[in-house]
Amino acid sequence: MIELNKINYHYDNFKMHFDIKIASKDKVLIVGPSGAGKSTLLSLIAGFIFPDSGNILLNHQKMTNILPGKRPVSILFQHNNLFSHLTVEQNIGLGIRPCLTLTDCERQTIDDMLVKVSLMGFNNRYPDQLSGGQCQRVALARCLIQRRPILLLDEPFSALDQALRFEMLALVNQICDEFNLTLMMVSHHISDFLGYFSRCLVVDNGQIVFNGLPKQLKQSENNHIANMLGFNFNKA
Ligand SMILES: Nc1ncnc2c1ncn2[C@@H]1O[C@H](COP(=O)(O)OP(=O)(O)OP(=O)(O)O)[C@@H](O)[C@H]1O
Repeated sequence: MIELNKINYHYDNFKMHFDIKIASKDKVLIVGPSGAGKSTLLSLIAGFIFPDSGNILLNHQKMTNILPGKRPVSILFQHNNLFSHLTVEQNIGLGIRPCLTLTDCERQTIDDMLVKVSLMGFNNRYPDQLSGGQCQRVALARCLIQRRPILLLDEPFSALDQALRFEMLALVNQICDEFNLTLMMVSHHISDFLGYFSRCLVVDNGQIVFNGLPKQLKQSENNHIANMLGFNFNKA
C-alpha cells in the first residue's frame, strides 16, 4: 500500500504536487510527457529525495523521512543496475548481503531466483557477457530477492525491442502475482502495456491529471489525455 498525502516537492521553479493512494497488489502504470515528474514521483516513494511537505505512508507506516534501505521498496532503473566487475551471482547476492560472503543456503536462494528469471546456470557470467534483456532480468532478480513488497520500475525495458519488452512485462506480471507485490512502473510504451495494469496514472507538469482504470483512458471524456500522450486508441 502506498499513500502520498499532499506531497509537495520542487526543483528550482518546477513545483510538483502528488496526492494518491495505491492499494496493496495494485499494478500501476505511470505515463506522461518527458519532464512531467514521473521519476521524481518514484524517487519520493523510494526515499532518494524527501518532500518539502506532506506525508508518505508505505504499508500503513509513516516513511516520509526514512532512508531508502529501510523502506519496503525495491527499484529498477533503465540503465546501470549492475556492477560490471561482479558476476551475476554476486550482483544478485548484493540484494541479500552487501559483503558478498554468501552461505550455501543463500546461494541456493539465488539459484532458485535465476530459475524464475530464466537464467539458470548464468551464475558466473559478468554483465558484459549478457544481452540487454538478460542484464535487466539479473537486476530484477536482485530486486526480488530482497523480498520487499513494493516494486518500482523506472522505464526498465525501454531500451529493449518490443518482443523482449512483452516478455519482460509478462515475467514481471507473473512475479508480482506470485510474490503479492505492489507495482508502480513508469513507461513511454502505453499501447503495449495497458492490459497488464490495474490502474493508470498520468502525470503532467508535476501533477497527477488522471488516476483510474486503464480502460477509462479510452472513454471519450478522457480524449484530451489520450491526445496529450499522443495515443489514438481507435488505431490500437
Ligand atoms: N536533480 C535535478 N535538479 C534539478 N531539476 C531536476 C532534477 N531532476 C529532475 N529535474 C527536473 O524536474 C522535472 C521532472 O523530472 P523527472 O525526471 O521527474 O521527469 P520525468 O517525467 O521522469 O521525465 P522523463 O520521461 O523525460 O524521464 C524536469 O523538469 C527535470 O528537468
